[in-house]
Order: sequence, then structure tokens, then C-alpha cells
Amino acid sequence: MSTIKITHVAAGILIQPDGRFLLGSRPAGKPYAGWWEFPGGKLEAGETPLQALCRELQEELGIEVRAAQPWLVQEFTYPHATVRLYFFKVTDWQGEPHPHEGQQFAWQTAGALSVEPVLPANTPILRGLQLPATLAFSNVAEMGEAAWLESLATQLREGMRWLVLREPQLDERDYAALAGKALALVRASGGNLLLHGRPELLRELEADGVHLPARELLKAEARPEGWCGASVHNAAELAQAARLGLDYAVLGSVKPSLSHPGGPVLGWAGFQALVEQGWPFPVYGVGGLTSADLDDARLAGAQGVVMLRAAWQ
Ligand SMILES: Nc1nc2c([nH]c(=O)n2[C@H]2C[C@H](O)[C@@H](COP(=O)(O)OP(=O)(O)OP(=O)(O)O)O2)c(=O)[nH]1
Ligand SMILES: [Mg+2]
Repeated sequence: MSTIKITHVAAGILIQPDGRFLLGSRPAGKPYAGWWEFPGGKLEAGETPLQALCRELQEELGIEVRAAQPWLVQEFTYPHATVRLYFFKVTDWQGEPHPHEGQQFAWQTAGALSVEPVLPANTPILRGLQLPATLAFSNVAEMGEAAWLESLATQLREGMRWLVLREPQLDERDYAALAGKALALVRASGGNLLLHGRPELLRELEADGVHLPARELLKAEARPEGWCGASVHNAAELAQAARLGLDYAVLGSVKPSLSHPGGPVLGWAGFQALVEQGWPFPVYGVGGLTSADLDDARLAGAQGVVMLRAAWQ
């Protein structure tokens, strides 16, 4: 049996405090010359991804990495190689990036790139960079429609941009009617609304995407168009989300929660052990969490937290 040789690569996403990140153009003479990438390169024998990252950013940009967090891991097969890419968020460094290899540099905003083309393996990474630290799930079931819509308007004014409309108690007609009202508010603020399940309503409602509950994730054979994430509880469900090429996963329960009483609780340690396996999408923690948990979430490797009740208070 032949085994595929995998080339391991570390790449750094240098992020400024305002959220802009650095892309570099690949130098002449390399495969995909002129295409845009995150600075980085191949691991040398005996190196960890982090060691390779620090060496490559020194060699290619002349900077010293001060703080880097492992983020996404992506595998991709090019004609020239199958690569496993370890992407890090680099949030602190010493020195100004200089093109030591004749590259061009461009500081970019997620969702509004001014350069192209970017290496094809980076598509999920660029989508992941657009996602927020907190993802809100609706709570009409407890608050009632009028109070929830009022709270939604307030939250949108205060900066909420992503929410999942999860109201399993509503039949399709009532759900569609509520989605129409919520979408009108979300559209006015440039936000994104994902339907919970119900991919068949996506086109008709012109929503931004779908969030799949775990049981629908396991049945799905392809991802719906638009944004798509899923709720997961274990490595098998994370692997299915990766096979489908989803944009994010929501993993829990991290803490005991009122909405799923008596369910299995991972704790941040259990959460971290699963996230550390390395996934091509960001993973949120869910279950009894508020924005006060964001620091713990990041330390455990999370993109951030999903909030149900806490998002509307
Ligand atoms: N650096 C980097 N490589 C990427 C990205 N996305 C992506 O698919 N790749 C692929 C392209 C290459 O096949 C491989 C990186 O190899 P490289 O040619 O940059 O390696 P290197 O810097 O060590 O260069 P060299 O010493 O071999 O010339 O990973 C990315 O964002 N950054
Ligand atoms: Mg390189």
C-alpha cells in the first residue's frame, strides 16, 4: 500500500489591533508564484509547528514572534504536494515586516480583500477570519416575540452581527414569519442571520446560512449554500463537520446548562482536548456561557462562546 507523503507547513496570520491581517505574495520561482498567502513555510526535521512559524517569520519578514495562538489546521492536495497547514494567529511581534524574499505585502480586512488570487487551501481560513467572538442564539421561546425583537434591535445597535434563529417550538409558517421580521432588523445593520436547521427555507427567506443541529449534521451529505455551521458533542461529529467543509462548529456542553439539563458536560479541559486535534474551522464553546467566559474560552482554543439567554440581557 502506498502512503501519501504529507508536507507539514506553519503559517502566521499577523493581526493588528484593528483586525486587519497580513497577506504576502509568493515569490517567483515557487509553486503558485504571485498567489497570496499567509507568511510561513515547511517544517524542518524535528521542528514543532510553532518553532517553524517563528523561524519562517524571521526568515521571510524579519520579525520576532512574541505571541502566537494555534488556530486552524487544514489539509489540501495540490498537484505539487499534499500539505497539512498549521495556521497561527500572531497577535504580538517585534519589528516591522520587511519582504526578505521579494514578496509584496498587503494588510487586509476579512470579507473585503483587495488582492487576489489567494492560495486555494486558504478559503476556509478567510471565512473563519470573518466570524465573531460571540455567536447569539435567539430566545423567543422564553422571552416572547415582542420582547425578543426589541432586544434584538438593541443588540444590533450595540454591535451584534451574527445570530442563529433557533426556535424549534415554532411550526414552519410561524418560524418563517419570525425570520422575516428578524431579517428586516438584521439587514438594516449589515448583520448575518442563520436559520437553525430548515435549509429548505434558506432561499425563500434570503437568510445568510444555516446552523445544523447534530442529528442533521450526521445525515447531511453536502453543505447547504451560504454560511453553515453545526452543533457537535464529540470527535466523530467534528470530523463530519470537517468532511462537509463547514464554516464553524459549536461544541458543548462546556458547563451544565438550563437549556439541556442533565446532558454530558465537557468542561474547558474536555473542550480543549477535542479542539486541539486540529480542525479547519473555528470552534465555539456552548452551554451555560456568557461573555465573562471569553478569556477561558480563548485559552481552551475556542473562537469564542455561543450565548442563549445571556445574549439578550
Ligand atoms: N506559507 C504558506 N503556505 C501555504 C499557505 N496556504 C497553502 O496552501 N500553502 C502551501 C503552499 C506550499 O505548497 C506550502 C508552503 O510551502 P513554501 O513553498 O511556502 O515553503 P517554504 O517557505 O518553506 O519555502 P522553501 O524554503 O521550500 O522555498 O504550503 C499559506 O497561507 N502560507
Ligand atoms: Mg514560505
